[in-house]
Amino acid sequence: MNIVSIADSLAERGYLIVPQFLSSAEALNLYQYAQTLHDSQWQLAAVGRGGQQTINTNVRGDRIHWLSSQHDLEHAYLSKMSDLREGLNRELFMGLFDYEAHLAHYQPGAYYKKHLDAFKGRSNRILTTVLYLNPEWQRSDGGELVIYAERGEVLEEILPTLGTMVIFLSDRFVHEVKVGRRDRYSVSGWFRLNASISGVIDPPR
Ligand SMILES: O=C(O)CCC(=O)C(=O)O
Ligand SMILES: [Fe+2]
Repeated sequence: MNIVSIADSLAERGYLIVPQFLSSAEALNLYQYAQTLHDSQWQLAAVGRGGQQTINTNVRGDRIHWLSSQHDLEHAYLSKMSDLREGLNRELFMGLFDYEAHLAHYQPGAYYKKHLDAFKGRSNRILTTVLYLNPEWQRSDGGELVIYAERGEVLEEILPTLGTMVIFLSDRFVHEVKVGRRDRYSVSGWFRLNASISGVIDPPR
């Protein structure tokens, strides 16, 4: 999918789903890489902001691994998303300043309850991206991403299938990850504004 149609969908609806954002080969590489990470390279995901960050496995039970440019494969993904950032700035004048992302691993039984990724005017996270890495995911495996509309009605139920990307406005769509029956891998990321310009600061990780 090209940058113009991505930008168009975002401007029109505030979210979109791109089924083959990465080729199967590219997505499989990330999937296999995720499995090579040692326990010590994963951390329990936190909820809340800034000084209020806590671990609450009743809210979310995934483990995460922040991407950095030190590692080639992580760098390749970050760099692809940086191209997307520049494209969105060009098409939509979004003024997106940077991008942060982590791998996430939901073990069977794990979930992430309904939440927003950003609160209006109180966060520099603007756009959420989630890339899925799971070959042959079936509906019976659970683990859907459910996106809700303003009045609480279900807008989308997305299977976390290899290569699929979801992009949405971080402060607009309540969403949740349903309980899954298989190990579920993904890369969550956020395009952000420059905190010193927007006057709001998201948690240092
Ligand atoms: O993995 C997903 O489908 C969504 C994850 C999510 O909501 C998040 O990381 O904030
Ligand atoms: Fe989220």
